Amino acid sequence: MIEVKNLWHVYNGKKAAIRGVDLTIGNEIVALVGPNGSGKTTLAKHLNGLLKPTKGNVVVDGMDTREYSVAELARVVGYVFQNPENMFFEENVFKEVSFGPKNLGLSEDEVEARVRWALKETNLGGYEDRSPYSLSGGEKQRLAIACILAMKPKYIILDEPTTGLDEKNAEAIKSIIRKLYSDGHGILLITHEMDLVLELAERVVLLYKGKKLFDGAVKEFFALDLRAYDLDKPKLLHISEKLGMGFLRDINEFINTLRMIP
Ligand SMILES: Nc1ncnc2c1ncn2[C@@H]1O[C@H](COP(=O)(O)OP(=O)(O)OP(=O)(O)O)[C@@H](O)[C@H]1O
Repeated sequence: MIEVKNLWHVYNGKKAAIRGVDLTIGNEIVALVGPNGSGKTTLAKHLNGLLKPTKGNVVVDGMDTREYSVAELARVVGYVFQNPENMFFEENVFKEVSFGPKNLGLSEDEVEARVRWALKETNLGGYEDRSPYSLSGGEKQRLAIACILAMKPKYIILDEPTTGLDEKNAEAIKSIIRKLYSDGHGILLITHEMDLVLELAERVVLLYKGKKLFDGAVKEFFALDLRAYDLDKPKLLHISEKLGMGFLRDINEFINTLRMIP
């Protein structure tokens, strides 16, 4: 369990970016949403110790982040950053994914086994010798997830994982996220894409000006007046509500419900 208790983060003694947030994350998919500058990244960086609280506490499976290094916390909380190409620096995919587990001090055999497994989970088997920079946008995103998976963290933070991807690549990322969740990982999904929230999340946390304004079920979240927070409902919900079909989570549910209408 990740527990955030009355967290405050003040940048440079001036800018209070997080203001008294309480939050828990277990083995579930939680979407973290809010307008630009609401504090999503600042909050997420606290979960693996990249930032330390100005006030309050963040406790990850019993470890207070103030008392552990980023390297120690990275074994438990993996962070897949937005724009993954910024994090690549090795000459090929195999070496890129090896970097994390090697740093954990694992044997060569164990490192290799983890790399093969992580590449398989992200459908990148066969890409071992490719340069990370030669990959497509979707492949780069999958490689970034593989790098984190090879560390076998219990919790995974994904920052805008489908932004800029076409539908096919976005679907591939969604399947990986679903699989990670069913394998028992806790997932925090930072996103502006409300379709992704509707399809994947169980719970939604809404940040606004550094405060948590909502924390609850997806259905209740989409019942809020989201325009007040620069957010909008997914088109699917607008249409299904207009047609009196109620709350539907994806296009297949929509089609199945349409088929049932006489
Ligand atoms: N290093 C920093 N120094 C000073 N202020 C910062 C720093 N990083 C972020 N901020 C400020 O803190 C606030 C929250 O920023 P943050 O990046 O956490 O928001 P966000 O919700 O992730 O935004 P976006 O959706 O645009 O990525 C913003 O006002 C931002 O300008």
